[in-house]
Amino acid sequence: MTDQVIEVTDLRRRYTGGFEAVRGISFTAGRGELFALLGTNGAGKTSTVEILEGLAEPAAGTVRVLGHDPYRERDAVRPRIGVMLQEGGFPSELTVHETARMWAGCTSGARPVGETLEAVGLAARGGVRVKQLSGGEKRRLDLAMALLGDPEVLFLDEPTTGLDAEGRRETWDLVRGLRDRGTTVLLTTHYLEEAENLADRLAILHEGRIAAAGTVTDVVASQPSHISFDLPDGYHLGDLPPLPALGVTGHELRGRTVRLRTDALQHAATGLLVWARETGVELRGLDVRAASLEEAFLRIAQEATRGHEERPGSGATAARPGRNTYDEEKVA
Ligand SMILES: Nc1ncnc2c1ncn2[C@@H]1O[C@H](COP(=O)(O)OP(=O)(O)OP(=O)(O)O)[C@@H](O)[C@H]1O
Repeated sequence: MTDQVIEVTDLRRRYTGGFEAVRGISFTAGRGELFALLGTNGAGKTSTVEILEGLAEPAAGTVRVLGHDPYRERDAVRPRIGVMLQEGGFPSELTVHETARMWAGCTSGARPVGETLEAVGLAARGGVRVKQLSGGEKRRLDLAMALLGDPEVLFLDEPTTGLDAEGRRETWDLVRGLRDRGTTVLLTTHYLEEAENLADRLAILHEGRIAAAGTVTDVVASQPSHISFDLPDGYHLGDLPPLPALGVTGHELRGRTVRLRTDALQHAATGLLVWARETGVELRGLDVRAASLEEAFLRIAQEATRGHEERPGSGATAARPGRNTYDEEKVA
């Protein structure tokens, strides 16, 4: 048997009317792992998570949570998971403490209410009515309710929407702490920075399919890196070392700023720096950077939409093999 806490295999979800929101996706998450589902609006994140939470049945494929079918074996799964929905919808007239006590009454093996409110930074707000909480505080209350049962698996749907930067970081610390204690976390988020900070692995969903998956490093590494610098005075693009030999797959010149695209960042940057040293020139404004998760996300979504035919680079021209002659822009 596998150690995976969450196993999704060829999952499909169809809504009444036949629309297929999830079109054959597979992924796993192990104990103490944080797996993030990213995707554009309508990509199928919530449709997937609802199945994992046992709220809906797959149209095809299989889903296992803690080794059980969350829909058919709900009683075995439900007490062991915590769910933070996008909108908790707690009665607005109850205070925070009353809400937590009420929720604890419906939760088997609930943690002490005070301790849970403390964990999410709401201890001092216990006497405040839910309707008087700020949007960010309501998200924290939602999180507290998901944590009451000390779950082995935690589903977090957009957990930091409405939180300010500090609240977001506090939530990240809390989630990291839970993961480090062995809680498996499935996170959906629109904040790529959140996934970058928290996710051990992630999948980018697009129109119901997984367009890319792996660690943040894997996903980013599949995207080109960029190098930019100002051409030294008196130099032309053609004076640079042959770009294809540096592993440069595209270039553009705007004014005097050269922007190169490469899948071999270290090789290209080294080649350029060696050339600069040997030539005795300074590459002013030098900027060498791997793609960010945000760039990767946008590009993957675009490519998935276009159907993968090419990998163009924001107006860049493909570097040609042969002599160093390029569509040369006048260089003074
Ligand atoms: N009850 C429903 N009936 C029909 N179509 C639905 C239903 N719920 C969702 N959809 C459609 O399924 C697709 C996936 O929706 P889903 O809510 O899973 O996306 P999402 O990735 O969670 O999006 P968001 O980031 O906006 O929350 C969308 O096209 C949506 O319009």
